Amino acid sequence: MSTVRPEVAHAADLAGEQQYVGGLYTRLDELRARTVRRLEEQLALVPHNPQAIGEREAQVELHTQRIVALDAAESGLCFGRLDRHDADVPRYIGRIGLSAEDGAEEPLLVDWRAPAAQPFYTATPLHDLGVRRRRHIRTRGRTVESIADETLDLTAPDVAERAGPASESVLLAALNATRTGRMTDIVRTIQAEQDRIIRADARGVVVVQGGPGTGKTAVALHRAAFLLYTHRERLARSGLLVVGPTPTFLRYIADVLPSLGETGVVLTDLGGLRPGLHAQAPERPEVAEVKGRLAMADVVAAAVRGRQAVLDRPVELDIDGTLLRFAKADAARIRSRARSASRMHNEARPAAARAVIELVARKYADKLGENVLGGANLLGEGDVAALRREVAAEPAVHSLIDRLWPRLTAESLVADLLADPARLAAATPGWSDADRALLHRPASSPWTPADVPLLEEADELLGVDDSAQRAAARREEQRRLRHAQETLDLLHGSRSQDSETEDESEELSAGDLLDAQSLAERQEEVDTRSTAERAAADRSWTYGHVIVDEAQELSAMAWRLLLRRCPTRSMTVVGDVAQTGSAAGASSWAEVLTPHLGSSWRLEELTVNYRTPAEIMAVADDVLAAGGSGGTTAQAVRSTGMRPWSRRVDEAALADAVAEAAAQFDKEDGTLAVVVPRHRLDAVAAAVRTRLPEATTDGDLTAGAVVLAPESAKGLEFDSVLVVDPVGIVGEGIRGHNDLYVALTRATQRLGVVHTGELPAMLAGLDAR
Ligand SMILES: Nc1ncnc2c1ncn2[C@@H]1O[C@H](COP(=O)(O)OP(=O)(O)OP(=O)(O)O)[C@@H](O)[C@H]1O
Repeated sequence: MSTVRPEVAHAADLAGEQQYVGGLYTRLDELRARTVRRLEEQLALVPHNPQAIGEREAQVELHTQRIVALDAAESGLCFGRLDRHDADVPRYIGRIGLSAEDGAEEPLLVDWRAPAAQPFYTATPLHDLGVRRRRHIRTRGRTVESIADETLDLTAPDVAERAGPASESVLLAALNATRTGRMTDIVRTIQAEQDRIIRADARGVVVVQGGPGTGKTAVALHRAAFLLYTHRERLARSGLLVVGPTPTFLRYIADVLPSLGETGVVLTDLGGLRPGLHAQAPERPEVAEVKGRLAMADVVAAAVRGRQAVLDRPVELDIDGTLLRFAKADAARIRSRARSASRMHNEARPAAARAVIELVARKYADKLGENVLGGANLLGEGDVAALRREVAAEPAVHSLIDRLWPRLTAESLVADLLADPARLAAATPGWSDADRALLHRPASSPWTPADVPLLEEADELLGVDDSAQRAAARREEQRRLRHAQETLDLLHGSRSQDSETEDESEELSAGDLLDAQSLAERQEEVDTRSTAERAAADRSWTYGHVIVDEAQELSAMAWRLLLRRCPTRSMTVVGDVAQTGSAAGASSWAEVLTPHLGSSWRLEELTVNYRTPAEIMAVADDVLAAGGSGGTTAQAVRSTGMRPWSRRVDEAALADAVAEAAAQFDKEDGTLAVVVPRHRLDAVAAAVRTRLPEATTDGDLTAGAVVLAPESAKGLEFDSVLVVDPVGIVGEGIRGHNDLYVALTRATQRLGVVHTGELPAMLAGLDAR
């Protein structure tokens, strides 16, 4: 029996994989070239009618998306291989699926999202799912750099590596990598507990609870990619929405889905959820808390009702010299007529306007046609109709309609409500003066994220009076018809003049094939925007799936808004109730979800912290325990041997000491964040900039060190983290211990704490330096 030396066998394996992977790249190039050709063909087409334009746009979109997906797959195209008990050919796993030209049964490469790829993530020696050996393949560019094998077959005699070590070392290599300020995908190393959630049934609301660094964001984004793959057609029509906590966070995660070949997703924070509005102004947390209460739905409804006015005294109308009295009872009658016409305020306005005109015209007729001899009114129905037209054109009547039933926008309603103590008082019966005072603000204040659910709530109650738009659309239709008829007339005209022979006059002309109606239809504009673009621009859009990250921060009003956007209740909600910072946020999932969903949601948990080293987690856990807010924490998967430290300085020396420590950290590899209480942000940032001129506070995490308040650090991570004035952070936050916990758990490698005064006992685990 011949023996093969392990390193020789390994080299042969490596060469074999290089050959296979090389073949995959050749196939990728072929497919790309073919798709580019098809795209060019479509672009060269000149479509002649809206249907053809629509079809061409759909084809262009399809090919463009395919090219994007093929390009995204270039880096790390293939990363795994499964050898199975009952199959002769290995199965290769990668970022996309590739089939052989000859249509062979086993694809050249299986998309990581396909059911056939799942054993790569979940097979274990005890549940091998038919897998004999799992191989991790690491490539750089198009070159296979290394392979690592795990044998799952416990009975194999010459097992080089049992399951476990290879997967662990691939994972640890990923976790120890220095960060770039942009989140990356984890397709090569998805863990079994994460895989289960990523592939969970799309139906219903899945809540993913997990401590810091357990991969909730990573899981949520990979789930988005999985759902787009599995329900491509449905979601291509209805769209998928991802909601994150801050613009900085959205920038941080923005590359993940494109790197997985998926671009058709709407990514936004609460402040960006209302099309056309950039609601990003800062706000005191206690104000945001009040605005987030469910009771605000009643307040907005009361504000709308409050604008459906009654009169406090009769109005005298002067119609062409005739004085008419419009009584309080008349106004009340108009209001109840309009209210019964529609639940939506603006939609009821035409009914209100008609009712006012009718009533005034009747009063006018009563006066003009009054029979002095006491008999019936002298005017006929035709006269009354003429008076109605006269009344309808009267400015005084228009202003009466505006007064009784004004056309309202959500923005005007909410701005007027918050700026007017009398309106606020009328809309908040039973509220404390203190809460009411928190809502009050000047008329021209900029919009904040907490205003968005109020505006959307208002829209729900206002609706749109689209009678003006419908009239404009009718006029446009008429214009197109006229234009089409003129075009046809021109064609007919030119033919009769130009045709000289019988034969020529028998040629078909445009007019023989078309009538004005169909020519007009051809000129209708086709909406060529992608689903994501249309969804993002349409406030009434309902999505096929909604993913909410850092969901613990959402207020009851924000939940109401998001659930309205997802009537199918196909949602993935990820967060950690131990990290809640906002007063309006959740301290338990049941508490926040039950009012909206009853018991129809299911809880999944993630238990392993992939980010924060054990040394730092030990300190963070003490802080969480001291806060007494309960919640889960997570087991750190690795330790670095680096002790987190604390340094005590005088108040006067704080900013300089932070700058000095930041400069030290900056010498290390990777990214750096300085997390400070909000009130120290400017001073500390200025000091840090004297040492690190590139440092920013605006959340561009790729430019250098960043100085952040704890709430802006949500969801982010950095190789080194410097926490400043922990007592200040706790004191300043509404859930201050949670804020400090978030700050401490952002580090992937190094943590330092700079403080003044005594270090609280909960931070005793830090090494004093
Ligand atoms: N299976 C995995 N393979 C490689 N890296 C992983 C894996 N799971 C998580 N990570 C990494 O761990 C880090 C933390 O992940 P993520 O930000 O998704 O956690 P999180 O639970 O959302 O954290 P937090 O709640 O603290 O914001 C990220 O760098 C992520 O890439």
